[in-house]
Amino acid sequence: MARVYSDVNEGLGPGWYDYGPYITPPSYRFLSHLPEDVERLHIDWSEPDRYEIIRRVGGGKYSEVFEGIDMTNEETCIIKVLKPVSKKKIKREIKILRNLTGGPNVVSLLNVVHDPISRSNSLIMEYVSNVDWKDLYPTFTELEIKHYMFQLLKALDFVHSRGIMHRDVKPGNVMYDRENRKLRLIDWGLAEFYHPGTEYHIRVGSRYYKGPELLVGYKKYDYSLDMWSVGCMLASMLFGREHFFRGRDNEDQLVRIIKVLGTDTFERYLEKYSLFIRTDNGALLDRCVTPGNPQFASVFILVGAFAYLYQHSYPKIPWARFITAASENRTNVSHEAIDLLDKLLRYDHWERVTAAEAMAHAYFNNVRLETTSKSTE
Ligand SMILES: CN1CCn2c1nc1c(Br)c(Br)c(Br)c(Br)c12
Ligand code: NA
Repeated sequence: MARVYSDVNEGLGPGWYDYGPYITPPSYRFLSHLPEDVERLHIDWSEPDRYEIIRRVGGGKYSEVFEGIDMTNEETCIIKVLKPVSKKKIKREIKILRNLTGGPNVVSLLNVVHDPISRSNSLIMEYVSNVDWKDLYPTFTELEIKHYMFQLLKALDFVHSRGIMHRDVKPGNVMYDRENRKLRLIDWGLAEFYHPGTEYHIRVGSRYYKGPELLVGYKKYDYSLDMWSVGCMLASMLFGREHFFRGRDNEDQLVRIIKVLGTDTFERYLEKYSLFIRTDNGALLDRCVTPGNPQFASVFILVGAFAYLYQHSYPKIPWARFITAASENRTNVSHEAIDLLDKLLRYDHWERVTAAEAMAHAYFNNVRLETTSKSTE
């Protein structure tokens, strides 16, 4: 059960659902826990020729992304042309984006269009003059890291307060306009509503940013999954490493994590969530997995990784060990930065700081006030 916001999608309590300045009528809340309403969700597929494509800016498995112009107001926008995936997937991304649009640091959905000619659906999003993170991170100053992180946490606290887990937090899904210090969290195609006790898919997210819970096959995860990914991003910025945990595959990903966080706390984590028990001869047995159970594969991943590590148990590496000359001459890695990182990168998702707790951390002391005052402009 999540430590926070565990009831936002439950109960039919009347009354407005408020999050500070972002007041939302109860109807949005009903959207969140009546999944069958996705079909009933009415979408006005407004006119497609309103938008001109300027240039392709990217793309992925599910979409091609273009910079475009809204001909009615000459404004630049992003046109995310969705590949013919299940209509259901499109509708749920739209439902989630509608629920979140207007929230702090979440990309705004401006329109949804259906192009009868190409028979494709497109999401029209607000434009961000994004600087590719691979160019951004190596030149980030300590103050810029704080602004970037604070706005990312603001987006996540808002999203989590709305009962939604992003589940694919990574640098490529964070658009950042460096000049205007404007951050927007994007790509809600993998997002999911949190319900206590629900078991979710573990094949989500992007490998380098996957939380331990996904790698050991713990399915009752919650918002704290996103906080692990935030920790991976902070570590890569602080220590000047493109991806802090860079596994070759899911098993190696877990080994990389264990080599840093150590085997002692890993064993305690496994036992706490009764993922595995240690038999008297030291073997690792999964309480609930039998060969017939689909989870069997992930057991092998774990046992494999753990068996490999079992011979040589690893101590926890102190974070200061990763402060290399490279990162030192660029940004001094403060004690507060290390303390916050240590509170994010925990095996046990229950221990990780929430987005709100992270925002209150001393690391943000000199940006919290400034950012708060600015956001009211
Ligand atoms: C891969 N590229 C680069 C820039 N950029 C990309 N995908 C984007 C999406 Br989706 C959105 Br929504 C926004 Br806003 C921007 Br900007 C995007
Ligand atoms: Na998006």
